[in-house]
Amino acid sequence: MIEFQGVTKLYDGAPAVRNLDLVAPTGKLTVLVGPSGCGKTTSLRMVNRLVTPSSGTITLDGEPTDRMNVAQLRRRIGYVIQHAGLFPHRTVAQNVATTARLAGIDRKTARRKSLDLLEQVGLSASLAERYPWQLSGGQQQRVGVARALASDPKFMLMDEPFSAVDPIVRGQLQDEFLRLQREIGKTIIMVTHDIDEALKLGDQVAVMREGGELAQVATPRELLVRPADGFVADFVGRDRGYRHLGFAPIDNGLKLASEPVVQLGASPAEAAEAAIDGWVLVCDAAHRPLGWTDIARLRGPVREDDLNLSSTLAPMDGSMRELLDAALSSPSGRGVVTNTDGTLRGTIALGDLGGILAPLHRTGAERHS
Ligand SMILES: Nc1ncnc2c1ncn2[C@@H]1O[C@H](COP(=O)(O)OP(=O)(O)OP(=O)(O)O)[C@@H](O)[C@H]1O
Repeated sequence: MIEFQGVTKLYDGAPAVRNLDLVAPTGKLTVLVGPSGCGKTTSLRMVNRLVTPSSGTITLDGEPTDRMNVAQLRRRIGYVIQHAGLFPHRTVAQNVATTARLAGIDRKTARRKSLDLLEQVGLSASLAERYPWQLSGGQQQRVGVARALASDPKFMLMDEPFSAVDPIVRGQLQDEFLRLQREIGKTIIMVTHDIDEALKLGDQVAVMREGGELAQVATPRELLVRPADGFVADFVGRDRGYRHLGFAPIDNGLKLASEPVVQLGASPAEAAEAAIDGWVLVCDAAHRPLGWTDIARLRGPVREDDLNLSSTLAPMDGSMRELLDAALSSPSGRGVVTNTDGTLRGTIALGDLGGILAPLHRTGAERHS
């Protein structure tokens, strides 16, 4: 557990962080989020004493950090920063091994550990002898994470770890990191200015406002359903009513229609027979959905070119947001739901979703009353 108790940091008399009380629970990921200049990075850097608090106490598992030896303190805490901050003249493997060596691990074990860690963060061993400049931004960030993990720290501080890469790579890195964190269960504080990232990754999210004040600490779902004040509501975003569906699982008992399907190569007559309201769902031989076809446009047997690929699929173990999106994005107005193995489970008409979403809305209203 990392705990801030009444922590303030003043720069030239002005507060960068004001009287911060916050607990980052053991094994959980706490995200600090807020507008530029609200004191996120300053808060993070006070934990490993890159910045000295003006007043207040920070403890690691109950032990005040200001009484610890700084070098030992930093070895106990993995630190990942934007742009990875790798040593440019050391290879990838050396970059990772350096942290392990600092933690007192012998050279051979450190080398083996670094190769294991690279694999754990999704990098192939063939990259180990490259230099940082020979890697993509996303690969560099992965090395940064591997390096922070090399001393097997119980605590991790991550400052905008995924922000220097494009949105698609960022999404992949976030997914991989969530998977990794489920295995390693570190006590993490992460800083981001991106509310979507905070809501996706955080077990709890601490929203800070300008002047270095904590506005609210809550789970992502609570933040969306019950923002503490207008500032948090604004920061979380106008579409929070829709986004909170991302935390509501699809009910296992959800009633789906069984959708007639055809395969590629089906004749126009077969497609017309299976179609409902002019649209037919095309699946592969394993019953996995490929796309919808508009039978009015068919000029012969169904080909790949005839598939409308605009719709998203909602996996049964997904969220209500995915279910709603599947229905909204479907040209037929019927959302496609799949089993966890990707095979078709059934469809749900957009018009039938209202009744399914209504109880979720009531939950929100009850929470406010
Ligand atoms: N070394 C410093 N000297 C003086 N003022 C500083 C120093 N470091 C930060 N500040 C000020 O403290 C406030 C908080 O800065 P901090 O970097 O913690 O914000 P942040 O929330 O991480 O912002 P960003 O999202 O833009 O990185 C800002 O007003 C900043 O200008």
